[in-house]
Amino acid sequence: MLAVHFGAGNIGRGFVGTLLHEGGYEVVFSDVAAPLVDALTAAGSYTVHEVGAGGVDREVTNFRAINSAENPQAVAAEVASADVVTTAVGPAILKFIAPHILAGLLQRPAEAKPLQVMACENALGATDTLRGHVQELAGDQWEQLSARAVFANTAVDRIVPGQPAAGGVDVTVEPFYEWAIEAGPFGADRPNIPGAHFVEHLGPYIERKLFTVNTGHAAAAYLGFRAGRSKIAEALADETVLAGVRAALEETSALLVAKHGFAAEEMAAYRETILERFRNPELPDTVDRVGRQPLRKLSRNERLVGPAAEAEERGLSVAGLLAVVEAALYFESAADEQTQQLQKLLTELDSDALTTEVTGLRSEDPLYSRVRELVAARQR
Ligand SMILES: NC(=O)c1ccc[n+]([C@@H]2O[C@H](COP(=O)([O-])OP(=O)(O)OC[C@H]3O[C@@H](n4cnc5c(N)ncnc54)[C@H](O)[C@@H]3O)[C@@H](O)[C@H]2O)c1
Ligand SMILES: O=P(O)(O)OC[C@@H](O)[C@@H](O)[C@H](O)[C@H](O)CO
Repeated sequence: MLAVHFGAGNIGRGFVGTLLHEGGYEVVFSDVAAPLVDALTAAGSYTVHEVGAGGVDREVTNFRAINSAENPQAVAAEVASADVVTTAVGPAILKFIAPHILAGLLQRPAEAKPLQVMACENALGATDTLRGHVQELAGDQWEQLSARAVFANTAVDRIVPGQPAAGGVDVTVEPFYEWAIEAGPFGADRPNIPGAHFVEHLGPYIERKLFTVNTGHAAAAYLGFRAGRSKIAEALADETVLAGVRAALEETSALLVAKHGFAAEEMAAYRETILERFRNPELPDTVDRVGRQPLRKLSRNERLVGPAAEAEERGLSVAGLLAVVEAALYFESAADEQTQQLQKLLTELDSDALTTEVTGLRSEDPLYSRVRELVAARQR
């Protein structure tokens, strides 16, 4: 069995590639970072170090690596004969993966089993987005090609911090993981991924994950930054930051209970487990990584404005979420391009234009004026 995985970064090596390997797939990592591709090729195997309670070391072997920028033909040939394609590149990069999938599908024999495609990004409907890009590129050819692939949305959860260069291609991760996958597209022929669970409706799972793990994480990063913390575990040790994270998560839990019918006690336990994961003292995770790309994180369907807009429409409390949105407006991280862009926009646009452009809220949205007030206060 062959799996092509796009994006050999933190989660690509530390989670998706690991589980595909353990499921019996030969994994072809495809990435555009030449030093990473070369290092993977030279290494031939790597170790996933699970740190924290119950963690073990896992060895990943039986993989190859291809530079998709230098050798797109080789990538297409692998996709043409693969069983599975996964991605972990970031939602904005999916459009650059689509040409490789299309090229592979064009070469794939019509009688072959459909390619199973799963985008493993922190975003709602990421695989649908990827399929949309492939379909758009294919144009009239899509009718003939569409039967050659099935596309399933997924929700992946494992904290994989940035890796120190000195560690080579080994990866340090937390022991916890969860991978929920839409079952419907596969019928009886599901990919073999140990520990993954297949669900009929992914919506509640991805929203629970994105609006709890990632909302809580963003709260820890943005409130932590304002409190002068640089590590996520340190941010959680600050009582004021912790109270702010809890406030935001109580609001998203209330929304998830109202919207999807999760039990309130189940959500309370889920929140506590997540806070424990964030506190893992052996996980070297940073405010810089978790707060990265604030423009994405402040956008309409993302972890802050998404749940806050829905909660406001339902008359639920949003003060905790708005405190995180406010803190995000102050976030700075030297290496992060979106951070610089946000700070520039704050000086160039008035509060109405900035609120619309960054959060996607419209003036008629109930949340709009509250966010605009925060923006205006930041600009004074
Ligand atoms: N790190 C985590 O804890 C975690 C957990 C769950 C989900 N995710 C999601 O996984 C995705 C990747 O996150 P990450 O932390 O691994 O980031 P990362 O930056 O470590 O990895 C991304 C990789 O994609 C590669 N890449 C960029 N453009 C590419 C292209 N055109 N073709 C192929 N590869 C390309 C980069 O070179 C890099 O190696 C994001 O959507 C993130 O939200 C991350
Ligand atoms: O990857 P991002 O930038 O969407 O979010 C940063 C972190 O919250 C995220 O990577 C988590 O570590 C991960 O989603 C845990 O499953």
